[in-house]
Amino acid sequence: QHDPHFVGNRTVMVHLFEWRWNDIAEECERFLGPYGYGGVQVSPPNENIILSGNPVNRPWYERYQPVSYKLETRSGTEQEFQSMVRRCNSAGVRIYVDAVINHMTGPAGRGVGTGGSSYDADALSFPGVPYSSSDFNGRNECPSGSGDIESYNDAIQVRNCRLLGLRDLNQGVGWVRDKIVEFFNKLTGYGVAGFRVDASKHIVDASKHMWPGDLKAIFDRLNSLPTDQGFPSGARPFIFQEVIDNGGEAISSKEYIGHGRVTEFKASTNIGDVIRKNNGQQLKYVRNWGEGWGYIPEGTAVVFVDNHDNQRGHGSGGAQVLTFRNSRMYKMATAFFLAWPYGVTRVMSSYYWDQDFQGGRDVNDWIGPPHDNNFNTLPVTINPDMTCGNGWMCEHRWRQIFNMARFRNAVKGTSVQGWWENESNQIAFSRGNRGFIAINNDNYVLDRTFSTGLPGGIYCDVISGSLSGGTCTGKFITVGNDGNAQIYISNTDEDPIIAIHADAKL
Ligand SMILES: O=C(/C=C/c1ccc(O)c(O)c1)N[C@@H](Cc1ccc(O)cc1)C(=O)NCCCOc1c(-c2ccc(O)c(O)c2)oc2cc(O)cc(O)c2c1=O
Ligand SMILES: [Ca+2]
Repeated sequence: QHDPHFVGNRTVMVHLFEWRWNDIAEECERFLGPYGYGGVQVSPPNENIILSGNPVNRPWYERYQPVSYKLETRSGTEQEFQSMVRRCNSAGVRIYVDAVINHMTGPAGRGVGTGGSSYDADALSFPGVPYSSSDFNGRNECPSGSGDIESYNDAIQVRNCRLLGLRDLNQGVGWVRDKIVEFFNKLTGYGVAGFRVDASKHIVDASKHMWPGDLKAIFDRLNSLPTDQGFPSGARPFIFQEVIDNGGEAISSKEYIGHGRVTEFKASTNIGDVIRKNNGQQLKYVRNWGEGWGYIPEGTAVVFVDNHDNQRGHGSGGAQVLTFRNSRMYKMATAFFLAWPYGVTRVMSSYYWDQDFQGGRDVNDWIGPPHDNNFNTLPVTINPDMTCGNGWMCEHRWRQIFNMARFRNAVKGTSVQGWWENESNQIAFSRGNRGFIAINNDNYVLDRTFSTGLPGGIYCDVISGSLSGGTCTGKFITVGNDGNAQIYISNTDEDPIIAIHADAKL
């Protein structure tokens, strides 16, 4: 279902991509809880292949090639996973598991997974689950010649054929459903609040059939969440489904919004074009952001500026996607996403890798998480200035971003009011009487008196600083008793944004 079960007025989840369980538990207690984040999407916790090759060695996508549902990966052991969930729930931060249930591995052939289980993809043998040949789609289900997906215009192929050779589970088989339900119920039993269902486009859900789709059949069998970790009685697991739909394919994300939220990838590619001013895009056009742009209904979406895949510029997104590497534009896009009332918002938290563009493509896009000589994932270190070390980017710790997450919490439940635009790339709007934001993406100054909708008083601009120790560490914004404020944003500001809200008022 569509409710993330955030605690209190929290509204934002963070994707701690490839983080270790022990580091996530620490981060929940020392940062995410205290700073008001609502939840964490973790990397797939189930056993995956070990891809040691040359030059592709231990790529990040090995975690999207399951070997079994044992909770043993480079992020840690089952015990560490269990402890992380409990500690994060205690800190008011929910955990969402990245569930890879469309397929197992394929091109990897045979070997041993991160939990010690053997497998032989050619023989369709995964004794760690166990799965065997009757659990996979074959010639009877997949109409393509090769057995792989050959056309994205054929819905049957997209669901019943192998994605790039990855052995395709048949979720219509009772045993497969049983094992997936068992896997999900074990995780919610530990306190996991919900699931990101990977590659949902490739899993039958077309409720067009007489019977409910395979996904719905699986979700309906899941246990309710346990009441001993702060969930209300009868709470259903939160579901959000990855459906990469940029339009033009046989399958659309609308097919999946009935029983869970869906990732709206168009928002990620579009905001990149708007902030970069590609193809005549201008910031003023976001005035009807959301269904006005052809996106799925507001209450069914999960939105993000970038994700683990499209920040690498391939697969689900192109060169227009903004990432930590374009930090000034990235903060503008994130500030808008967190201020605008569309969807559940997810902040990406990445690790650094050296890009190497050859022939228009980054040949290093496979590089896995920061590691030691044995390819063990490095711990996350925290510097005195709150940034992260060891190659972790920690976008969620950037002041402009965590302060906008708190802005979103403060304005929860209010609507957009007082919209203003100039004729190109300057906009401003209120969120009820709880928040106000102005963004200047033009090449000249914004200097104007706005009716902010806020009660009179002195507010801290949460982009240039924070409310800390009873004062503003950045700009002070005075709102008169008439609700008016003089807003000045130079186009050369480090961050050409002013944002104020009720929880950052002196
Ligand atoms: O780049 C990748 C991995 C990308 C990837 C992984 C997880 C995701 O959730 C995701 O969205 C993308 N994988 C590399 C290398 C690779 C891996 C496995 C394989 O059998 C072949 C190659 C790659 O070049 N992949 C081709 C382009 C990305 O094609 C993939 C997609 C994908 C991309 C765009 C779409 O519109 C779409 O419907 C599916 O989803 C995956 C999901 C998986 O669970 C595992 C995968 O291997 C993939 C996956 O290869
Ligand atoms: Ca499939």
